[in-house]
Amino acid sequence: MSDHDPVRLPDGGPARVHAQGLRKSYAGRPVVTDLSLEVGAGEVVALVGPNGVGKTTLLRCLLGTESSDAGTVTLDGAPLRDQDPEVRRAVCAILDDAGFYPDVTVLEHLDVLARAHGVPDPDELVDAALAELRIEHVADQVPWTLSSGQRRRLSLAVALVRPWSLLVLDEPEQRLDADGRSWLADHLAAQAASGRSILMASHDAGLVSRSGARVVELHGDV
Ligand SMILES: Nc1ncnc2c1ncn2[C@@H]1O[C@H](COP(=O)(O)OP(=O)(O)OP(=O)(O)O)[C@@H](O)[C@H]1O
Repeated sequence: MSDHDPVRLPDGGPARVHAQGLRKSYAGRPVVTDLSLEVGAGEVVALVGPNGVGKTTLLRCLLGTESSDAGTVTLDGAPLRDQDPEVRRAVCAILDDAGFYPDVTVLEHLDVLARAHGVPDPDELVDAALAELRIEHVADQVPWTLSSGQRRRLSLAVALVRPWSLLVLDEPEQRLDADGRSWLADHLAAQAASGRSILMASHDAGLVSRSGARVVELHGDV
């Protein structure tokens, strides 16, 4: 997406995620049934499967933003609890484009995040992320004035201005143009090559293959 040198992310260190025996039902209807999953350090794992099969639910159960009926999730062997500050630092989750303040500009969102995570050289990092995602020209706009694709790019830029070891993405290809999808695939592959872990749900076969993801197919009977 960018002609610039790739952004050098603050290092979050390697991470290994292990989920065992996860179950989740809504109103007695099983959505996730006894699912076990591992994401190793340096790995991209893609959850694939039809609409409604349970990919988002599984991601939310893994992150702890949705309570599971049963099962365990560990990050580097310790229980993954979303309220644990170390987990919050290690895990970057981009599940939708809704989490923006209406009156805070694109640049300010990224700047606040970079500073909250105490990264060195936040100004430089934010400028590089804006350039990498090609949203520098809208840096002074507030999120609701962005196009839907620009808002998606802002969501993805979040992962470029803060440290993480595990990146969790829900259909990150949504609303990206062809160049954006190519950039994303290459970016994920490069992040995995540097030892980070990525877990995503995706309907984009091109993104899945180009990022080098290991595919985990959900069938609804897992
Ligand atoms: N809060 C909820 N209450 C009741 N049912 C829910 C809830 N959240 C999800 N479901 C149901 O759980 C099932 C799985 O939904 P989920 O969003 O996990 O699917 P998905 O595989 O991510 O689908 P898509 O590819 O369409 O994004 C669906 O049948 C959905 O209607």
